[in-house]
Parts: sequence; C-alpha cells; structure tokens
Amino acid sequence: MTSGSGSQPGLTPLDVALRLACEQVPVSDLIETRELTECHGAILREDVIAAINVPSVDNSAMDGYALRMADLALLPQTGALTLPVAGVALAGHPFIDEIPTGRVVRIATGAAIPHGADAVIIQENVAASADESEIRIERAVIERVRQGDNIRRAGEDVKQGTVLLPAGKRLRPQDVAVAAGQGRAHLVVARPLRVAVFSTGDELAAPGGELPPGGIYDSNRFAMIGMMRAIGCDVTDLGLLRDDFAVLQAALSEAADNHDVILTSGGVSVGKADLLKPVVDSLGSIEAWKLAIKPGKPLMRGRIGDCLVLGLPGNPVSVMVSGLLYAVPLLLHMMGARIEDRAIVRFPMPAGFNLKRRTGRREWLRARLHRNGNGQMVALPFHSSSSGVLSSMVWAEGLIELAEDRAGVQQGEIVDYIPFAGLQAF
Ligand SMILES: Nc1nc2c(c(=O)[nH]1)N[C@H]1C(S)=C(S)[C@@H](COP(=O)(O)OP(=O)(O)OC[C@H]3O[C@@H](n4cnc5c(N)ncnc54)[C@H](O)[C@@H]3O)O[C@H]1N2
Ligand code: MOO
Repeated sequence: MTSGSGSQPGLTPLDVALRLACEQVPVSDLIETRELTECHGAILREDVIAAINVPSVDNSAMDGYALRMADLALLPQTGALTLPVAGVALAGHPFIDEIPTGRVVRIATGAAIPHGADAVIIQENVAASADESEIRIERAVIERVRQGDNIRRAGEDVKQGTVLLPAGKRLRPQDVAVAAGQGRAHLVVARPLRVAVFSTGDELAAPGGELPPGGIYDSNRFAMIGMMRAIGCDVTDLGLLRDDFAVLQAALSEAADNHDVILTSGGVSVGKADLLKPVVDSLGSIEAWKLAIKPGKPLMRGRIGDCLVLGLPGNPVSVMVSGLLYAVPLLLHMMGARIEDRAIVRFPMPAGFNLKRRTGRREWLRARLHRNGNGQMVALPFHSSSSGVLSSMVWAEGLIELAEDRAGVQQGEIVDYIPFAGLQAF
C-alpha cells in the first residue's frame, strides 16, 4: 500500500485510518465448527496441521507395469526383454505380496507400488501378450527407464506435521479440498458477523414502490448488502430510514443490541439533514471521521455499546469505494483474517489517458484495461469521475488508484490498477 503522505490537513490517510481501526476494533472471539461443505469463503480460525502424509503410501502416477530396476539388467545383448506378469494392483486394491524377482505387476494410476518395485513403465511403451500374462520391453525403452519413474512418493504432496492452512486464511475451493484430503469433515471458522444495513435519506424510495417526484430509488443498500454477503456476513436488511433524529436514534439503538456491526449510507456529511453523527454521538461515541480519499471522504466510524457503526457517505460510488477499501478490510480483520487475506491486489499498468487533479486525497477512478493500437494493454478511466454516477461502476472492471500527492497522469506513465477481482468482496 502507498504511504498516504501528502494528505490534506484534517483528513486521515486511508492506511492510517485502517491501521488505527484494526488496532481499536478487536478481532471477534466468536468462532464455530462448520461442516466442510459450508466452509467456502469463511475465515479459518485454527491452524490446519497435516495429520497424515498425502499420498499415504508410494503410488503410481501412470497406468503401466511396476518392476524391479535390477531385472532390467537381465536384458540380452540384442533384442528385448520378456517378463511375466505376476498380478494386478489397482487403486484401492493393492498387490499384497512383494513383487517376485524377474516379474512385473500390472498397475493402475493411484495404486500402491508393490514392495520391491522401484519404477513404473507406462503401458504404451511395452507390448503385452494376447492373454496379458507377459510383456515385452524393447531395448530402447529399457535404456530410458530410471529409478523412481512414474512413482509418486508418500508425503510428496503433503508432509505429515506441516501447517497446511494457517489460521486467518480465507478459504478458497482448493483450501477446503486440501482439508478434505486430510480427512477433516469440519473446520473451526469465524462466526459470520451480524451486520445490520440501512440507507438514510428522505429522497429515497424502496425498489418495488412508487417513485415520488424528484425522488430516487435506494440503490446503496443493495451494494452494501452484496459486499457484506460476499465476505460471509450475516446481513439484516433494515430498509430505509427517514432523516429524523428520533427515528434514527431508535433504529440504531435497537440494531446495536443484536448486531456486531451497523452499516449505513448517507447522512454523514455536514448538511442540515446529515444526522447520523449526532445520533451515534448521543448513543455511543464517534471514533473517526473524514478520510483523505476520493470518493468517500465523509466516512464515520463509531460505536454503540459493543456494536461497531460504519457510516458510509451517500453518493453511490462513494459507498462502494469506501465499502470495498475500508469497511470490507476492517470487517475481515474482525473475523480474524490475516493481512494477506485482506490485501488489495495492484498491477502497475501504463495509463491510456492524461489527467490533472488536485492533490491531498487518494483517488480511485473507475477503470478498465484496453488494448491500444500498438497492441499494448493500458488502463482507461470512465469519462466522468463524479461519485454520483453509479453506472461508472457497472462499466468498470477495476479501479485506477492515484496516490495522495500525485498531481496528474501523463499518457504512458505507470498507474496502479486494481481489478475488481483483486478486492475481497467480489
Ligand atoms: N458542504 C459540504 N458538502 C458536502 C461535502 C462536504 O465536505 N462539504 N462532502 C460531499 C461528499 S464528498 C459526499 S460523498 C457527500 C456525502 O454526503 P452524505 O453522506 O451526507 O450523503 P447524502 O447527502 O445523504 O447523499 C449524497 C448523495 O447520494 C445520494 N444517495 C444517498 N443515499 C442514497 C441511496 N441509498 N441510494 C442512492 N443514492 C443515494 C443522495 O441522493 C445524494 O445525491 O456529501 C457531499 N457534500
Ligand atoms: O467523498 Mo465524496 O465521495 O468525494 O463525493
């Protein structure tokens, strides 16, 4: 992450704000044991240590014949070697005995290597007799066989005792699969945070209802709910609240009693109807406000009892940007995610545009990658940088990040590009 130097006085740089928030907001001690099939996306809250070697025994990587290397020395001066087949080893059905000297064992991929065998020749490289009682191996093939060929060694994939998955890891399909490979049917994971979500504003109408003259439909609630669900939170949709001190106070007070987090949009600026701050102040405390970021500057962090309150600004792009870059990493921290699993992935890309801008806030432009006439990939911003234009987020496939002190961009200069897939809530 960039340092945040060059921030406008009075505004907190994002990195500082997040670091402080992570210091002041404790990691939740609420954990649960969950069935493996339900673990995808959850934050692991135990170290998963390999209880067994994978594979548990040496096994064959290919379909073919297991043999003793020493037997290949029996090859006559000219021609080929013919060896009788002593039996068959299939996955789940091993050849129990030691492989007899001078014989081979027909073996399937995944079957245990019979005792005494030290290489497998693939079946395409030998000629089996019609009744499959013996195989003929040509000199050229024998000369190429090496000790250990096509044998997967016990513990080659996973060594017993190693930390396979560290606590704090956000579980991807492969992580859950590797736990299954250890025979684990359950994992200890973070209990989903209970997040109450609502939008505020007298101009808002709920989708499905009628739109009053001059009104707008509430879109922010759905962006917030989506981001929260994407990181595994248990969301309560509290709908729309009017710009009314008593209404807001009653709703927040009740929500704080049975949620870990309250997430709201709107009403955190300095206008007459921006009541969220005084309401939170009356019920608890405000711990941080105003970040050096664009969009999303008026961003409130407060507390009512044990409940964290995050007041995101009302502009629809601001909600998403501050949600993705501040609320999501903070909530992942609360669920015990490691820093790596809260990280944002940035790719340096040449800019396909020119821009002049005011310094002092870190800024994110809605962006896409585009292949220009020279076949070079460049990052391009949306034509408007207004934080009210939600369709810019639909057009975009990522964000261009400009550091606080960057006064502009010249075509061809390198900018940081964050694909949406490099954020945690997609
Ligand atoms: N004098 C100042 N005015 C403003 C400042 C400032 O520093 N001084 N900051 C501006 C910035 S930056 C932002 S961002 C907004 C944030 O203000 P609020 O959080 O109080 O948001 P509202 O005023 O309630 O709404 C802003 C804008 O967004 C629309 N909106 C609100 N909620 C929704 C929703 N749920 N779905 C869709 N659209 C929503 C609302 O209609 C407004 O157009 O303040 C600036 N002003
Ligand atoms: O923070 Mo505001 O989002 O710049 O529009």
